[in-house]
Amino acid sequence: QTSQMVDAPMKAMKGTPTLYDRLGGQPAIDAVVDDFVANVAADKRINKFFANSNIPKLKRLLGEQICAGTGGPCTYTGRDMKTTHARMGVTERHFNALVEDLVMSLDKHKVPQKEQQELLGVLGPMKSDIVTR
Ligand code: HEM
Repeated sequence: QTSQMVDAPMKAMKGTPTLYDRLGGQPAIDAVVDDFVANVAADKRINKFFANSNIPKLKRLLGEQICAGTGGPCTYTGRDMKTTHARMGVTERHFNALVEDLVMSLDKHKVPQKEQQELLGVLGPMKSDIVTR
């Protein structure tokens, strides 16, 4: 009785596409990340932060992080968000600028509103570890 009540929702979940799937898997995520990082590089509000960054490495880690955070088959191998962004002095304005750059690339790649909101729901909670002033 109880096990059936617990099993039924589990069965319903089986085959339900993850956010990772609905975003289009790794190729689609990598395309968004590519475009997103290009937007950031062109964004005078925040591009100075990335002047000395290894951009291919950053793209790889963002792709991993999004994959892992959306139910994809990846392990994030980068540093934690607090350590990574410590002493950068990122403000809420900087953070919002970066989110704007991400949304531009999600729109460009025709990611539906529902999936955009879900992705922002995954990344948004990282704000408190990234914004330090
Ligand atoms: C939700 C928002 C953000 C996410 C998910 C995010 C994620 C990441 C990740 C995964 C890395 C690579 C970590 C590593 O090197 O091990 C990284 C690096 C970096 N992030 Fe963010 N970040 C966010 C917001 C920001 C903002 C707002 C800024 C500044 C405006 C920023 C500036 C940087 C810089 C400069 C690096 C490169 C550090 C380096 O070259 O070593 N990030 N971020």
